[in-house]
Amino acid sequence: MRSAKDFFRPLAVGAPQPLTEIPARPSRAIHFFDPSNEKMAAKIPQMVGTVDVLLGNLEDAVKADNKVAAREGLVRIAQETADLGGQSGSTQLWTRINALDSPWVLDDLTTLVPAIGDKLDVIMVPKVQGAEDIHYIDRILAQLEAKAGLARPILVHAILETARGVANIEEICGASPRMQGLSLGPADLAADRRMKTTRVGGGHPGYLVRQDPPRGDDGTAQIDADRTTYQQDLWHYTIARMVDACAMHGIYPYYGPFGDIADVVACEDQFRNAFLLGCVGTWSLHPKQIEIANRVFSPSVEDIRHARRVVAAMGDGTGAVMLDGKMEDDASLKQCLVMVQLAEELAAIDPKLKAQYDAITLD
Ligand SMILES: CC(C)(COP(=O)(O)OP(=O)(O)OC[C@H]1O[C@@H](n2cnc3c(N)ncnc32)[C@H](O)[C@@H]1OP(=O)(O)O)[C@@H](O)C(=O)NCCC(=O)NCCSC(=O)C[C@](C)(O)C(=O)O
Ligand SMILES: [Mg+2]
Repeated sequence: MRSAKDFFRPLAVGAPQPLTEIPARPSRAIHFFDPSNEKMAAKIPQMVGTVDVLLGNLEDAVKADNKVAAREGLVRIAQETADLGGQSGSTQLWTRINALDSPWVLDDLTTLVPAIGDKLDVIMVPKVQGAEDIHYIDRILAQLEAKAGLARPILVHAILETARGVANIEEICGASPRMQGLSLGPADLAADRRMKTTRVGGGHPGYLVRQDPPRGDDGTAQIDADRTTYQQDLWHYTIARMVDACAMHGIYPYYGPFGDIADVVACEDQFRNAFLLGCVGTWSLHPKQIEIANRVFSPSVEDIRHARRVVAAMGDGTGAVMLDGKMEDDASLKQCLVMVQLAEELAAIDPKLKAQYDAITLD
């Protein structure tokens, strides 16, 4: 186990000072693109400013033959695209490096950090199994940052894609002051757990609960009668664990991929479940998922109006009041402040949303 004091000093001589708090930068959609795909790469400059995070993916979904081209493509895009990445970029730049047991990951790190380390905000690490994986990345990033003379530490985001990763979730979140957040990797996780869904995220019609059977006059259960079924969320347990582990460590949970690109309705539902449970954002695999994520992960005007009314009604923040027939008190005020604070963070980067929130009246 590392001493808490280690968190206050860099892991390599000359590396930037670790952060004591992870900035709450809006990241409603983390939009994935393959930098080796010329058609996709060509779209990236015009997407800056329309999405909170652009992520150059180097891992799964990039063909083995294209790994070098993807890495080099990401360097080129980062160097040539204005306003992308770093503290002043209007859109953050993230990458997903190859897995720690792959032949590509070391070259990913040793190429990206010297070339574009000042623009890379977050490195997403796939298939994280335990704190030891984060310690490895932490040390090597410090060495590379020191060599490159970077002023700001690159943050680290872990994808939960194995049963062992889920079992070690708390130690992963607390393994380094660089830890920025967690995402769900439902496809690899399903395979590793030997779950029987072949979908990339989303529900499954077989995972359901059924209404009790009606009773006949003699009290017998009529099991063949029509009964409503309710499809359940396969990912509820894992996402709830992620939310707790992240909140405990002051970092941020994200949903992950929704592979049924055509089913924008179910995608919106899955995103909203994650938003309601405490996630701050999700992945977008296709341009049409960005708008869904931005909408779902921004509190509605109605929610912000209600939250502001509670704040106003609660005065000094203590005691209990009635508002619209409902009790509000110190705790419900805190719930409302979560919404108000999120609205302020989003309004600071999204002028359209700011105009909607500014137009809210309280009576
Ligand atoms: C799904 C695919 C194949 C459909 O690609 P398509 O070309 O068939 O789609 P389209 O609707 O025909 O595309 C329309 C236009 O949009 C472009 N386009 C399309 N997608 C994008 C994009 N993302 N960013 C920017 N542009 C994009 C595309 O190039 C095309 O351009 P055009 O009009 O000039 O012809 C494609 O969207 C894609 O490859 N998306 C990214 C997939 C990806 O990154 N997967 C990995 C993350 S999920 C994962 O790894 C799992 C996990 C966590 O590890 C675990 O659960 O275990
Ligand atoms: Mg995966």
